[in-house]
Amino acid sequence: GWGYEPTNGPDTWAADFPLANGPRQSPINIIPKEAHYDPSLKALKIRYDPSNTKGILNNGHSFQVDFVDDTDSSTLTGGPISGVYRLKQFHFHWGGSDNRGSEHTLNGIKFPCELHLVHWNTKYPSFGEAAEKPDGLAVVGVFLKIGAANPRLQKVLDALDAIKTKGKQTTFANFDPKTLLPGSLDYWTYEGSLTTPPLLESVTWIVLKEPISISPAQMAKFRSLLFTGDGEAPCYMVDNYRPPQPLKGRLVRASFK
Ligand SMILES: CC(C)NC[C@H](O)COc1ccc(S(N)(=O)=O)cc1
Ligand SMILES: [Zn+2]
Repeated sequence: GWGYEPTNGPDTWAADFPLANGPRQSPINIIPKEAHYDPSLKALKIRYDPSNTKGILNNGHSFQVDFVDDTDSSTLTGGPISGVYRLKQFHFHWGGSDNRGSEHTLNGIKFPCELHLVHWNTKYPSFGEAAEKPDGLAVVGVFLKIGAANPRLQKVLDALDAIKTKGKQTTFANFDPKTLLPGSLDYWTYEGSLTTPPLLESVTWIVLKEPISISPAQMAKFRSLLFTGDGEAPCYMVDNYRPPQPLKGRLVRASFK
């Protein structure tokens, strides 16, 4: 199946997932000077209930923290979206070294890591249904830059020993993803897609301008995970990012001047 190795990585995905060459693919390179400030963009309203935390899983491509999404208790509203979007999961993408790892880039600059908080539009009955609609999903992206250790990440990092290999999951409770957000909620927004197969063009991307920090030791913890399952030849989970895709005439709007 698809992955991030030379034989199954992003350059091979179009063979099985023709959307790979579609008109609204993600990620993109964000050039702040070419973004259009839109004063009509609302502030993001993010309300998460930590008791919705369901578990943490190594899915063989990244690790994700899943949330109970059968009520409107953890939601994203405002910003560029209309209606109510429910938090489904969050996950990360990172590099094998600090000079790469993020999916979105800023003026061509890669960050070592990028956090994605995945939400689905409650006008549809489920995440799966919403993922097939042009306004079905909203993903908040947060850049991570090397700096001081981030205490907000520690609980997630401490759970990674229990999900080293593909398919492993463990209990994970009472985590508030809001604690992972930076002080400012200024953002760029554009219409895009899932950055992994099936690459569905259903995502309103909301990329925060302010990064959060992660230390080299904390990055090393991410890099200790495995893409591979128990009993397989081990392959470290690193460089699980898709490179920027053609903008194809899309507008990138900024919520700030
Ligand atoms: C189509 C549905 C049912 N299955 C999709 C699968 O769960 C993968 O979901 C996702 C969700 C989010 C992203 S990203 N990196 O763009 O935030 C990628 C794949
Ligand atoms: Zn992602």
